[in-house]
Amino acid sequence: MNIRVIYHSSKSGNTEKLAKAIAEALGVKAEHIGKGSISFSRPVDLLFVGDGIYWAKPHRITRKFFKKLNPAPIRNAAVFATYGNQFKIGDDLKKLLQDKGINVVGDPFTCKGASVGTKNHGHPDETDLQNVMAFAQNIVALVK
Ligand SMILES: Cc1cc2nc3c(=O)[nH]c(=O)nc-3n(C[C@H](O)[C@H](O)[C@H](O)COP(=O)(O)O)c2cc1C
Repeated sequence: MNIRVIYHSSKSGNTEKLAKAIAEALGVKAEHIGKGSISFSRPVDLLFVGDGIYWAKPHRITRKFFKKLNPAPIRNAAVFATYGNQFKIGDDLKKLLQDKGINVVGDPFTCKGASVGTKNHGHPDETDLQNVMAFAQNIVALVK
């Protein structure tokens, strides 16, 4: 199965921690949207997509990436995200992909991310990382 993990993460690196945990659990690499080129030269059975939430939206870089993307090679996707207090980012990302015609499997995984003005200090923590790894394995089982 061709599995890819792509994500956007800002300086705080919260979503990157989830992306790397998923990548480790599945034995693939995590690719940062906007750093280096991401292309899909062969069909992707399962694309994990992650982001934080910035001013109540997925990041501009993520939105731009999906605006330009040809969805044809993406057979399935799953969503993960971190937030200050708006866990709706999971559903927002899911909708972004569905609006491109991409099949999104399962519910989004979301967890708190440390950010100014919240009590999220220390998140994602070890439990969050264990949970996201289990989420990834469950999604893979759904697609198999
Ligand atoms: C510029 C900026 C804007 C943010 N806006 C929101 C917001 O509208 N809603 C929210 O719940 N969290 C907001 N946050 C918190 C981030 O979504 C949270 O810290 C997330 O974990 C960031 O992920 P990252 O470290 O991977 O970039 C914001 C953070 C930053 C830096």
